Amino acid sequence: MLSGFGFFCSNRLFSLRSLFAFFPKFCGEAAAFFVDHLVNGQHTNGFGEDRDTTVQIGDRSYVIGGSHEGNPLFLGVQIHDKTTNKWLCFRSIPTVLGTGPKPCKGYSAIVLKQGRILVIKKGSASDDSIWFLEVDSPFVREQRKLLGKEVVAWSKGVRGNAEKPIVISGPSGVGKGTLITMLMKEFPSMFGFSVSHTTRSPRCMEKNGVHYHFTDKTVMEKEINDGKFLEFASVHGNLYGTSIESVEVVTDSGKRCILDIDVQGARSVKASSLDAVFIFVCPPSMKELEDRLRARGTETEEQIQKRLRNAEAEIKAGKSSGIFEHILYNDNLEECYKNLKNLLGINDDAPVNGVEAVEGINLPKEHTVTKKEDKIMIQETGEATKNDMIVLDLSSINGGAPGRTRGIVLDTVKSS
Ligand SMILES: Nc1nc2c(ncn2[C@@H]2O[C@H](COP(=O)(O)OP(=O)(O)O)[C@@H](O)[C@H]2O)c(=O)[nH]1
Ligand SMILES: Nc1ncnc2c1ncn2[C@@H]1O[C@H](COP(=O)(O)OP(=O)(O)O)[C@@H](O)[C@H]1O
Repeated sequence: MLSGFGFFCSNRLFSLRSLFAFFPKFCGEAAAFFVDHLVNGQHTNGFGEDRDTTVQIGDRSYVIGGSHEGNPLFLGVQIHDKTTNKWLCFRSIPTVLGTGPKPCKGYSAIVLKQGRILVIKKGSASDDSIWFLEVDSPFVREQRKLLGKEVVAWSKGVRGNAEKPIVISGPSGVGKGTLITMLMKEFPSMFGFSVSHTTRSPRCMEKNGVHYHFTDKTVMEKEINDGKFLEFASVHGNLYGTSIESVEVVTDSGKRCILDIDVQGARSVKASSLDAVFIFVCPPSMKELEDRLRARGTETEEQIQKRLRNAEAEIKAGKSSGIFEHILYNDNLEECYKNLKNLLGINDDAPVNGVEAVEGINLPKEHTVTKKEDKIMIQETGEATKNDMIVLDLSSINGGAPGRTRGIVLDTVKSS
C-alpha cells in the first residue's frame, strides 16, 4: 500500500500519496495536464516545492526540480515508474548526460515528440531560458544500452541560425590539422575547435587544453563510464574521445564546432543527434602520406609504421562506409582549402560573419505554455500582463543532446 510510505527526494521527504494525487492520467505526447497547470503559472504537484515540475510519458513520471545530487549548480531530474511504483535508478537519480540548466525559480515543461521534454526556465535570461530534456530519444536509448543504466540527456536551445558542427576525418598526416588551422585563422569568429581528450603523450608544441586534454587512461575510462563522452575510440594504440562538454563550450560561444576525429568516432557521432556535416580527407597517394608524416617529424619510426598500416583501412572505411557526405583530396593545399570552404558554403567573394546575432527576447516570469502542432505559445500572466504572446517555432530546430539544440526561433505576436 502507498499510504504512509515515505521516500527521500532531492533532500526533501515526500509522500507517495501526495505524488499520485497529483499525477496526470494521460500518456504520450498530449500535454494538456501540464498546460493546465502552467495556466496558473505556479505548479503544485505535491512534491514539496512549487518550482518542481512533473511530466508524464507513458508509465514514467519525470520530476524536474531541486538540485542534482545536492549540487546547487545543476537542476535535478528523477524518474518514477507507475507500473512498479518505484523510483528508478540509484538514489532515484538517473545518469545525466550533458550540462543541464542551473536551478531557478520555476519551470514550464511540455512533452514533445521523440522522447523529448521542452523545459522553459521562468524569468531567465534570454539565452538561458529554453532547454530540452531527452528521456527516450534515439541517443538516450543507445546510451542506456551502452552504459547499462538509466540515462537522460540535457541540451540547451540555441537561438538563431547556428550551423551544423563539422566532423573531419582522415588518416594521420593527410593534413586535417593544417586545414582546420587555416579555417580557424581565417574565420576566428565563425569556427571553434572541439578539444578532444587523449591518453597519448603531448608533442613538443602541443598545449594541454588547446590541442588536446591530455589525460590518464584510468581517469578517461571512468569518465567514459560516467557518460561524459559523446564518442571515443582506440586509435593507433591510444584512447581518444570527444567530451559532451567540449562540443557544448564551442556552441555556447556562438561558433560552429569542428571535430577532428577518426572514422570510428565519426560513426558514433553519425548515430547521435548531433546532426553534423561529415568530411573525409584523402591523401593523393600512400607515398605522399608517408612523406608528410616523416617531414612532420613528430612520430617515432615505429609510430609512423603503425599509422601507415592503419591508414589503408581508414581510407577504405572513409570512402565506403556511407558516413561521409564529402571526400576531399589534399594534394595541393591551397586548392583543397578552397574546396573545403566551398563545401561549407564559404564563398571567397562574400564576406563571412559569425553566427547571426539574434535579438534576445526575455521570457516572462509568470506564463502559460500551450502547444499547437510545431508551435509553442508562451503567454505572460499575472498583474503586469502584456497581451503580446511569444511563439517558439519547433519546426526549425535541429541537433539535440548531446551538445545543443540549434535553430530556436522566438517571435513576438502582437495581439490585435
Ligand atoms: N574518435 C576520436 N578520434 C580522435 C579524437 N581526437 C583525435 N582523433 C583522431 O585520432 C587520430 C590520431 O590523432 P593524433 O594523435 O593527433 O595524430 P594525427 O592524426 O597524426 O594528427 C586522428 O585520426 C584523429 O582524427 C577524438 O576525440 N575521438
Ligand atoms: N597539401 C599538402 N601538401 C604538402 N604538405 C602538406 C599538405 N597538407 C598538409 N601538409 C603537411 O603534412 C603534415 C601533416 O599534416 P597535419 O595537418 O599535421 O595532418 P593530420 O592532422 O591529418 O595528421 C604537416 O607537416 C603539414 O604541414
